[in-house]
Amino acid sequence: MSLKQESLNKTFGGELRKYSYQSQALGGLTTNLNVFLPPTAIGASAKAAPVLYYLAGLTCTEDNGAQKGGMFGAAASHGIALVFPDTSPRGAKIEGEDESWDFGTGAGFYVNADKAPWNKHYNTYDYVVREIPAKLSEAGLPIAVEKASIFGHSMGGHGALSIYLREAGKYKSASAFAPISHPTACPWGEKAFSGYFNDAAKGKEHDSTELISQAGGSSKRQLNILIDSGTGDNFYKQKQLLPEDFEAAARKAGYDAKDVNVRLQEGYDHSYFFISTFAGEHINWHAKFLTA
Ligand SMILES: N[C@@H](CCC(=O)N[C@@H](CSC=O)C(=O)NCC(=O)O)C(=O)O
Repeated sequence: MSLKQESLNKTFGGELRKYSYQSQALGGLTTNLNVFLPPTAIGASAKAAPVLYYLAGLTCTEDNGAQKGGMFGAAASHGIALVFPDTSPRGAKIEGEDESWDFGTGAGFYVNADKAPWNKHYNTYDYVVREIPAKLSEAGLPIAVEKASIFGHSMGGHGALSIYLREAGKYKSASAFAPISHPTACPWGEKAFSGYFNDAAKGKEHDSTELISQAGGSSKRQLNILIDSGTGDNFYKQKQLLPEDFEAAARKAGYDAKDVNVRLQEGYDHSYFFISTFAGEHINWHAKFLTA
């Protein structure tokens, strides 16, 4: 099924378009995504734009980042397209799907579930990594899908980092706001991985702290990672995020702050007030890799 345009808003000289389509990865359910096209990708002399994917957190849809992230000015100025996927399938009608806000609807965790009944619809890894880029290309949008980077918030920060570390060569850079950095060692990740996987140990394959440990050594690859987390974030205080674990693993694997920059921002919380404060800086940083 091809993309169907649902709405269009002009913003920062570019266009924010909402699309829907029937997703194979999500078991045939209809999904929505937002796409921001910068001014350079619009009109008669349109040029294909590099793309930055934004993965949102628990309880979010494709709209949270688009409406509250404060991202369009920086993206427009660099000629970068932004893509905002949803965070889970909608309406899979699985028992228990809507019982809690940190599992099921709005909480796909950017993995492919292998445990029934979740495995039919909860394949948000394939949805983000393979299906959406293919749909953008098929639809002929002015987006250079081969020039891609990825960022995200909280659960979406986990998604951005783990996808970047797993998919060598597919993304030029990854950044995150308050990411769940060590999911196999925090309650959110433990719940998600034991719910979506037959063997919760499979969660290690999607755990950024585990993945970066393996990225070093003789097969060490160049990494471009930027992380911001707020010290006033209650989820940070509750040890759901654990950015220090990720930083320690990165240093042990031989990556310094030039390759993997983990910053604590004094007093900031988990909200979009925090994200929108640093979003411009993150997009400027991604632009170095996307427009080189
Ligand atoms: N409902 C929850 C709070 C949920 C929450 O804070 N979600 C965050 C992401 S948390 C990690 O992935 C979020 O982005 N919310 C949407 C927003 O627009 O702020 C509770 O009651 O505590």
